[in-house]
Amino acid sequence: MKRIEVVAAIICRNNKYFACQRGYGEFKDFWEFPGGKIEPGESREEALKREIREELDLSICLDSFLTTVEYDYPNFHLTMHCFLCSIDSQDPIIKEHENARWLLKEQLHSVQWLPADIKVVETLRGSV
Ligand SMILES: Nc1nc2c([nH]c(=O)n2[C@H]2C[C@H](O)[C@@H](COP(=O)(O)OP(=O)(O)OP(=O)(O)O)O2)c(=O)[nH]1
Repeated sequence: MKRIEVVAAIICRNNKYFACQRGYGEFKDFWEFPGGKIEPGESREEALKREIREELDLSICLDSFLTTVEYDYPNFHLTMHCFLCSIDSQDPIIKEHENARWLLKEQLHSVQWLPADIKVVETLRGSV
């Protein structure tokens, strides 16, 4: 099976987490953490900073590693490394998604996450 390796940013500010809604492709309308595929030669950190710059016109600070999710989609195996990230007072500008929201921990279940993200959301909800 095809494998893809992705990095995702769990951006937290004022106790809220930044969730994005995909605007195209096979997962259109599902919610995800911003990020994307690691390109050849990139470190995880470089890939994540690049993706967030491209998707949200934002500079992030990677604060800590949260978890790596392994998930089998019908057409590929996903490995997704998730990092807790912070930003300064800048606001994200949505360049590639159709919608985005800041969600409190207890609101994380209010959107329809991509299947691979359910475990990440559970991890977040269980964390202090
Ligand atoms: N960025 C991101 N991708 C996720 C999450 N959960 C999840 O299953 N994925 C999957 C969806 C995509 O198949 C893949 C991310 O790749 P990507 O963001 O480059 O998406 P894409 O294939 O639409 O991009 P592209 O090749 O068209 O540029 O990982 C998540 O929380 N964030």
